[in-house]
Amino acid sequence: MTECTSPLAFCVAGARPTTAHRRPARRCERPLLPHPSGRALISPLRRARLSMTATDPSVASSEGSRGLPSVLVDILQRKEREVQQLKADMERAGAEHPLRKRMAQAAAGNICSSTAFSGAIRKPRGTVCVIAEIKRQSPSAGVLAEVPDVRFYSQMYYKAGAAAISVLTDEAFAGTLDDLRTVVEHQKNYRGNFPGPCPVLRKDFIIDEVQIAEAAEAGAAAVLLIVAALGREKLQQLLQATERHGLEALVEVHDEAELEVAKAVGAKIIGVNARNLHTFEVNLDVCMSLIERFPEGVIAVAESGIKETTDAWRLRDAGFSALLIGELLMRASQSVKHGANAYESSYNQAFGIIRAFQSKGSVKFGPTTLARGYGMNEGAKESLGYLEM
Ligand SMILES: O=P(O)(O)OC[C@@H](O)[C@@H](O)c1c[nH]c2ccccc12
Repeated sequence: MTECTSPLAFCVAGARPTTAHRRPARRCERPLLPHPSGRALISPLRRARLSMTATDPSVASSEGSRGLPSVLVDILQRKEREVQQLKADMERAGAEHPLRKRMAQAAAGNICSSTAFSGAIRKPRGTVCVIAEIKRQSPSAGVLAEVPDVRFYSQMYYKAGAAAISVLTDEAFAGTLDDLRTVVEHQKNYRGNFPGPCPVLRKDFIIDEVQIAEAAEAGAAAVLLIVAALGREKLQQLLQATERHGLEALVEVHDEAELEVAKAVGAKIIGVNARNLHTFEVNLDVCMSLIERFPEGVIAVAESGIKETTDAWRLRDAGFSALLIGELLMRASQSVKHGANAYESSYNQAFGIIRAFQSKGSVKFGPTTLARGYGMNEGAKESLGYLEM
């Protein structure tokens, strides 16, 4: 594959899905929430389906499994338009535009770097932490939760002991940059506590430095960089830009080839996304096999589809330092609306899940239900304490 400078060029050059990559039709499309900006949302799935009906051989992938699924291609095309719009706005506003100032500061090397994100999620072997995600909906799962106020999640995640918070800011997930700002502001309430405020990850499809400047301006500590969406050259540029802006990057991979790219550009935090971009199916074995190829010192994050406490503990035992969890926590918080009793309130369920995942239970001995209620990150005594004969 030849390297392209633009992520869009990357898609167009060789990343359109072939029929082999098309997601099976069995997945039903659920309604999407209106975007908080008030703009009408076309479901990415619907758009993807429309584009799938066109059989243009010129856009067929020649790269086998490296071809991007059309949902991602659509999102990246929209991102390109958003970035152009943002740049035009910055141009019009003149030198006083906060992003222009920030870009200039970064270019001059005047921004101090923060290690708040890696500091929070780097754990010794045998310990795992949770990066809890705020995600209203997703192209694969439809609506996950109604979230009138993201501060509810911000508070719950902090109190449950999440190490960091990930906030989706893309419209396909009904997220906004304002959500991220609100969470960052809310976390400031915990200044002076131990642990302090959760660092916040901007979860979006970053294709340009200006989005990194935006993330920094909004108070994020880290951004997501997706190898599949960028290609090596662009990834390297954006990784360097991330450092200039004082942030850290979670570099996302799906397979061995992408992991090699992440390693080659010197990523310090690498996330293995267990969700197959083409089928949306989740396979945690991908995490288990790729962790063996992680270099020493790189922080390993397992992403997507983690639902069972025993899976969390297995990933921990395999060497993952952090688990990125969205859907499970978002859904757990909605149970109260569906007639759950007081003991199963939304607050307690997500709270219990985070505690259980981070607790030191053992896959062999620890009853996971007790870990949900009583897991205290206390070490081996928990599993011995709950040992049932
Ligand atoms: O909701 P889940 O299955 O727990 O997954 C969370 C996270 O991994 C997922 O939201 C994600 C991983 N990489 C992404 C890239 C873009 C948008 C979303 C994602």
